[in-house]
Amino acid sequence: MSDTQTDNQQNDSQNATQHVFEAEVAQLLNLVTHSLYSNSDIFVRELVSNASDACDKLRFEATSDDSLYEEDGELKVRIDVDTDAKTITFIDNGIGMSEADAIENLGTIAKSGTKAFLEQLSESQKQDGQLIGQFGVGFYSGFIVADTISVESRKAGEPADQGVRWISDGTGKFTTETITKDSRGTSITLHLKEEYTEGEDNYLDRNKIKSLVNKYSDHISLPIQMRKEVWQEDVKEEGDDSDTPVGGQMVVTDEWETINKASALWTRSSSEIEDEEYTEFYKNISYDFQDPLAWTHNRVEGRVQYTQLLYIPAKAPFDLYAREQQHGLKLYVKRVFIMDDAEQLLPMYLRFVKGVIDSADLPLNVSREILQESRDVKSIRDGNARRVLTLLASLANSEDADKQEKFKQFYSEFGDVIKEGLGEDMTNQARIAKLLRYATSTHEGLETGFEDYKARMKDGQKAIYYLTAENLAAAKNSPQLELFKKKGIEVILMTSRVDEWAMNFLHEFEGTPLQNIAKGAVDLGDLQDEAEKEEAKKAEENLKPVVDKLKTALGDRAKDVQVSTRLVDSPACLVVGEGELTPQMVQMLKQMGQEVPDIKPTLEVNPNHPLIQKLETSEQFDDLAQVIFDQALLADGGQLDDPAAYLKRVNELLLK
Ligand SMILES: Nc1ncnc2c1ncn2[C@@H]1O[C@H](COP(=O)(O)OP(=O)(O)OP(=O)(O)O)[C@@H](O)[C@H]1O
Repeated sequence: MSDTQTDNQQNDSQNATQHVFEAEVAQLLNLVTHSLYSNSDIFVRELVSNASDACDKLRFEATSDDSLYEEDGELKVRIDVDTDAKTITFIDNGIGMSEADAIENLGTIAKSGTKAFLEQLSESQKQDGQLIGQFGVGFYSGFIVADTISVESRKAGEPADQGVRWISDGTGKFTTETITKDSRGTSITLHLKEEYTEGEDNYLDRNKIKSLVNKYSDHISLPIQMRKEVWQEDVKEEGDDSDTPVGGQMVVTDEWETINKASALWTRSSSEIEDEEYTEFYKNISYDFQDPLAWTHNRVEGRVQYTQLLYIPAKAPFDLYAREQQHGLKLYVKRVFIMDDAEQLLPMYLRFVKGVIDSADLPLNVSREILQESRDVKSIRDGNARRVLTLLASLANSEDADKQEKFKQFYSEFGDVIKEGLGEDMTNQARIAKLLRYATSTHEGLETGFEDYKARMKDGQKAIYYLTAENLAAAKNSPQLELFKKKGIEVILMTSRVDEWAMNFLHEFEGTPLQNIAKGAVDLGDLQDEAEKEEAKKAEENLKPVVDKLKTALGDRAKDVQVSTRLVDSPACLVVGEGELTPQMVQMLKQMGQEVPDIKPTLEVNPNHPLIQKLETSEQFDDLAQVIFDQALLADGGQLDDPAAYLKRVNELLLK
């Protein structure tokens, strides 16, 4: 033992070993105490939830070895308040911890996502309690209110003398020692900081603790008990004849009483559950401080029977796009907790959904591997996806302004993620497509769906036109858009990075083809009249010598050179074939470090533009040809392979 220890309790023991917290834990503890003080209540929820998890784990292990119950099969959580010692203790008879477990579980952060999150946080984000709370501070939340935490635990199935005592003041170190503990499970004692023992934040007030348990942990399916308090009348001393009224007081007895309803929320009928209960349950399982945006709760009967309670969060988590992002669904089998993050229960593009699935059919010893192959699980996953999409559609299509607002909020947080579903979930592709919203060349906000667009289509218009670009400004100024603007045809402007990839999978919407206006030939069908077609044909013939010369000058930079019908103001633009990657997509893939096939675009030139007309007689034909090509590439959001050469040419041309 180190002789530098100052804590009395630690000095009491001669056998304790001192340990240093993993660097990330020390950092997390610092954040917890500095950012979460205004949410100090959450320690009750976190510690009760850990105690309940520990009981769930025991129940699960005991399905294959019921001797682990040690003849104490009544799992419960107890909260004991000691006003003299100024402590509050959370006691469970769950799975318990060995000394090695305690060192590992309470001294390190197991989740790599949490570590990555900590590294990413900026200084100002570190002050943001909402953000910190988002990933679950769990056990460490105790240090918001306690200056010392002492944990005593004994693992189920281990002998009584293999207990552990873990103590820390939450600064940088903790000690552990072996103790004898007759009862299985864990008791966690918080030595409250002075400011939490009086006034508004007095956690020694039993009623306060009770109301917090009711608020946060009512859904916990185990009994949560506190010591019973009874009213005791003061009895007059014998012979006391004075008129002094006899008072009375509440006294704490040795008896325990259950203070929660102890019924898993999702097992109750939705008509009996208040919105607040749903909201609190969500906060419990998601570590989100904010209310969820919406939820759906159903008992599904049929070949596979299960209960689904699915929530849509109001805000995207920080790691929405991280590969190892945790999934939010907890799996229960007949109310027995089986696992967190059951990723097989939802398709990837709905990974932000949180909630609970309770299956009546899956075996209790189901593993992740079994889940992967199970037909029942597939059917649950399909059912979940359908439900979430139905819920979203009900928000999107509602007449109710509040719901519409919710859908907008949902879309700004998760719109890009559900687009992944176009490629991932062919069965629901049409339902997903209905939820998508974009800006268009005539409506700027992110609010036009394909249905809205179709309703506004011009007479004779046969396709839904869209354009992908880096951002809205680039889309609006794209040369590809010129003809459409001139003719007053609305074009959907897609500016998210996933759009082009996602649109590869969506070729039509309710029978109307979707056409990327930067790909293939523009075919405006009936929207172009005969005179225009005739004119275009003539222009093509007239410009043939220039076009041929351009082909030679550009060599293998361009697959082809053609006279354009889509340009009005710009001299040229690049187009790629149907099914080929646009320059932005090529660039995005390159940035992601992917090998990209060498795609040659076609250069389209505007026969009416003075620069193109000037080409015919230009003495600097080759330089001008290269500059026109480079400019078309730039306008399309592409990048020049040799910017210096481009500048040199432009400068020389300017000097002429
Ligand atoms: N009452 C308890 N009984 C047994 N083990 C516990 C108990 N409390 C905490 N632990 C162990 O300590 C670990 C860390 O707890 P902590 O609350 O920090 O994180 P967590 O519960 O794993 O994650 P989260 O709180 O984000 O769900 C737990 O995973 C568990 O192994």
